[in-house]
Amino acid sequence: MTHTAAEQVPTDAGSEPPPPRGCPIPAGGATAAAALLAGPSGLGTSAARLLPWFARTAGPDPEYAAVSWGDGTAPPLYCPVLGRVNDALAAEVDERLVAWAKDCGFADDELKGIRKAGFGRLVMLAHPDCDDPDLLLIAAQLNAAWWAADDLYADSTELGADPTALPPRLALAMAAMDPVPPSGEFSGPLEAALRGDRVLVSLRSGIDHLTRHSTPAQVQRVCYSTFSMFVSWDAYAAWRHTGVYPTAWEYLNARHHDSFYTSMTLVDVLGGYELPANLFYDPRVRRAAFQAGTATVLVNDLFSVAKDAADEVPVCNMVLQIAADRKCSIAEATEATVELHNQFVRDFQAGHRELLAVPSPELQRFMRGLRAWMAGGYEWHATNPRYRT
Ligand SMILES: CC(C)=CCC/C(C)=C(/C)COP(=O)(O)OP(=O)(O)O
Repeated sequence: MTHTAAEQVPTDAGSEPPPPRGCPIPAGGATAAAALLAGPSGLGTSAARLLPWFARTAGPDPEYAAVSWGDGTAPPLYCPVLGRVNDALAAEVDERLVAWAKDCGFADDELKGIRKAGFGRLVMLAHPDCDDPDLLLIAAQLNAAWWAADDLYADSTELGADPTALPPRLALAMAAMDPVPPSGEFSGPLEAALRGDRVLVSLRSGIDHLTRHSTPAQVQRVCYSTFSMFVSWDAYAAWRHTGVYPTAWEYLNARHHDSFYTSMTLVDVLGGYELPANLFYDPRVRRAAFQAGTATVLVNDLFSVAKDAADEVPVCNMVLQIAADRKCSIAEATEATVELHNQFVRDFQAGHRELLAVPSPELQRFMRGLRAWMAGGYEWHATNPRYRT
């Protein structure tokens, strides 16, 4: 399933190339150029028109391609091209990850699940500018801990997820990641709670490891993006508990904060540099990072439909919410979700082009890192046994 530029559906139809990397876009021209490049957009654009459209207008950008996915019946996903595959590096990170998870207190069957998920492989694919297994381990640990919290606290009824227990559990998760000050007699029971739950131990340990390799600003952006994600989990819990499920727009609004944006906050840490906070939080950069995070999480929804629908209390999922709203088939809702995904990727691509004018090597590297994360995220989902039905 690995997609390289050579293997993917070509998107080059001979139109004008995008500006070269690092070439400033003339003042005032970027928006107009991007608007011209944007072509017909909007969520109603039919997938049938999609491929010819961006082939005509986006020009030959060798960093992107349309990939056939799943059983090949749904429209292609427009994705960045994968940067590297290094199976030996992935295996090394996965070995270290499983040993660490055992120390955190995960049971044998859970360790098997963590090995099978291949979070080491995920981070090897998603962070191609990092060859250091110890740095990659930070991302593997945090992604594994986030997924453990998501599965065990939020999503999987079979594994003990309980919507009414979720908010207090997440309040403890925040304390595990972002230590609260000593609070007299109240600190002892908190510490016991933080040590007594493998999910909390893993979150705390992952952040400790991150802290040894990053700045306070980098640590706090990881924490606070996680806490925003937790608010979305609380929204899903309310919807599932009451049985009043969200419309697609309500779900998507929550999903923007519950996305791989959180994972992408680690891009520069693993790259061994720091994107300064005022660039990280620049609205144009934040929008691009959200587009990248949400696009990748829509890939997750596309691959998770069967798993999410199968829970005794169905998990919210963009395909399922669209199907419910429009009373349409899963195939039609899948097509709409692919279209939405592809629009986010094209919007990211256009925003990236505009940001090429900013003379910051860290920003340019970070933007390429976001793009690489989308490519690695797609590849991991497409090849992962977790999402095979
Ligand atoms: C940042 C991170 C890895 C958080 C975990 C939650 C998240 C953003 C997911 C992608 C999980 O979403 P979901 O629960 O739909 O994922 P699965 O389908 O269960 O893999």
